[in-house]
Amino acid sequence: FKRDHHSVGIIGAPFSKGQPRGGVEKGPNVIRSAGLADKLKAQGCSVKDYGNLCFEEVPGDEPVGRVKRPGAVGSANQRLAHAVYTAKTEGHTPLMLGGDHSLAIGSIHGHAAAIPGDLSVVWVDAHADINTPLTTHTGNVHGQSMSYLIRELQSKIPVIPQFSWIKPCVSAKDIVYIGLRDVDPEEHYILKYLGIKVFSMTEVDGLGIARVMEETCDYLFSHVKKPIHLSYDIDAIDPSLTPATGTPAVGGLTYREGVYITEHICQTGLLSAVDLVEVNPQQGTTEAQVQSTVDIAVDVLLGCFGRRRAGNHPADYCLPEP
Ligand SMILES: CC(C)[C@H](N)C(=O)N[C@H]1CN[C@H](C(=O)O)[C@@H]1CCC[B-](O)(O)O
Ligand SMILES: [Mn+2]
Ligand SMILES: [Mn+2]
Ligand SMILES: [Mn+2]
Repeated sequence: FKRDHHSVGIIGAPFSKGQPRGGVEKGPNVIRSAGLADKLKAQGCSVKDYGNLCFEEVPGDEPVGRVKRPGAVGSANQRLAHAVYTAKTEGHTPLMLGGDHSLAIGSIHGHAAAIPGDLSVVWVDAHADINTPLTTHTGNVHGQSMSYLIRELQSKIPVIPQFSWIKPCVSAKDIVYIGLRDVDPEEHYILKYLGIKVFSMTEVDGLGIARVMEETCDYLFSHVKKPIHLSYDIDAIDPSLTPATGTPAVGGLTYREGVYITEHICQTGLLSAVDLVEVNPQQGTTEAQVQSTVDIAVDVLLGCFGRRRAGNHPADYCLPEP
């Protein structure tokens, strides 16, 4: 492909069992209905929409320890992992539309399986989603996703039979968090214990987003340039802009910061897979709130795949001659 050509493989993951609020399973369709595919094509991307995955009902599905819905979460993520693997090996950049953030388990797992070597993870979120099954207060897996994936944390993860297929595939040194502002004490300890790079909202305020992105790239690429897995939780953006989400936290990213992140990651040329999760149309109190949330989610994604606020034009464009 031409250097800046992007072939996007959209995968809908209508899944909500990683958390208790209904409606987040509607995320894929509301994002599609805002014109995602057409807008990607209009900016020069190829798009293959793989449709929505069908997730099986899991009857019974009692908690294992504190961990809720292990059967549903385990099987959904196993299926998603295969879908992401397939899209990647077919030459597309997988774009997973959630659904709740437990889906990052399958998305990152399938991505890692499809590429040689290790990947780096940029996790844009108000939350760290790194509780272990023994530190989680809620039992909701969307607050635990990273704990199952990080190699250095596995001695602290108890056996969950439905998660036995998950092979830890990310190294702590290859992770950067951006946007944190609502981190559980246990999660904060884990981040320090593992020495994981964090740009919380304090750093975003102090450094500015440009410097945050510069330091993120310097940090991730200081040794080997690894493909980037961008896992973007819409609740990273300020809830005044994106209120239709399950766990809003005040003091979030502006629209400009949210889009600057994806513009910057795009220009590295290393973006290898994207998640956009936690859009929940039932959490908006008005239609306008839902629309604002969905429209910003779309703009964030367009930034991943080449959209520039300075403007774009087709590579082969010529001015009309008189
Ligand atoms: C639940 C509310 C009251 C709390 N302030 C809140 O948000 N808490 C976060 C932080 N830890 C919680 C958990 O482990 O369940 C929640 C996970 C959010 C998951 B995410 O995918 O949306 O990032
Ligand atoms: Mn390309
Ligand atoms: Mn999250
Ligand atoms: Mn979050």
